[in-house]
Amino acid sequence: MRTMSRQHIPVRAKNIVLIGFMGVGKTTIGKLVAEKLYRDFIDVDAEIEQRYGMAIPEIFAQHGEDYFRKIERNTIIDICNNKQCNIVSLGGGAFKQEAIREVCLESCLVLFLDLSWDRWKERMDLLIENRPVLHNKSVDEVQQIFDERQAIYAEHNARVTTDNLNPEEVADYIVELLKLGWELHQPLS
Ligand SMILES: Nc1ncnc2c1ncn2[C@@H]1O[C@H](COP(=O)(O)OP(=O)(O)O)[C@@H](O)[C@H]1O
Ligand SMILES: O=C(O)C1=C[C@@H](OP(=O)(O)O)[C@@H](O)[C@H](O)C1
Ligand SMILES: [Mg+2]
Repeated sequence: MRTMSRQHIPVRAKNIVLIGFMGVGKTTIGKLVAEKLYRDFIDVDAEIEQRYGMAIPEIFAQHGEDYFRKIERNTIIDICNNKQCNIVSLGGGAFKQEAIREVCLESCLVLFLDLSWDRWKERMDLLIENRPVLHNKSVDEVQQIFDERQAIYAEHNARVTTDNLNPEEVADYIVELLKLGWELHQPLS
C-alpha cells in the first residue's frame, strides 16, 4: 500500500488517537466516539490480536514484552501512515516508545484521557486479568508505574479529565471538543 504523506493532512481528516493509562477507558470511549462521528474505530490491541492471531496476554507469555512492543510499534506506524479519519485507541504503554509518540503527534490529533489515581484504584480489580503489566504487582508498585507513565502522556494535543464521568459523557465531551477544533480548522491544545 502506498504510504500517505504525513504532512498537510487537513485537521478534519486526521486520525484521532486516544492515549492514557490502562483501564482509563480508551477502548470503551474510542468506540463510542467513532459511533457518534460515523467514523471507523481501531483498537490497536484488537488489531494486533487479529493480525497475529493471539490474545495480548498470550503474546506477553509466549514471546515477552519486548516482542509485544515491537509489533505494537509496527502496527501503530502502519495505521498512522495508511489511515485517515479513524478513531484509534492505543494501548497504555504505547507512548513509552519515542517512535510512536513522534508518528502520532506528527500525523494525528492526540487526546490524553486522564483519570486520578484514586478513581483508577477503584477499577483495578476489573483490569488485572487481561493486563499482563499488572500481574504480580503490589498496589504500591502499580502506583509507581501509574506515576512514571504520566510523563509520557504529557505529550498530547488535548487532555480530557474523566473522573466522575461515565463513558457516554466522556465521548460526548470529546465529540464537542473535536467539532470546535474542526470549526477553527486547527487541533485544540
Ligand atoms: N468513564 C468510565 N467510568 C467507569 N468505568 C469505565 C469508564 N471508562 C471505562 N470504564 C471501564 O473500565 C474498564 C476498562 O476500560 P477500557 O475501555 O478497556 O480501558 P483501556 O482501553 O483504557 O484499557 C472497562 O470495564 C470499562 O467498562
Ligand atoms: O499499559 C500497558 O503497558 C498495556 C496496556 C494494554 O492496553 P490498555 O491500555 O488498553 O489496557 C495493552 O496494550 C497491554 O496489556 C500493555
Ligand atoms: Mg484498551
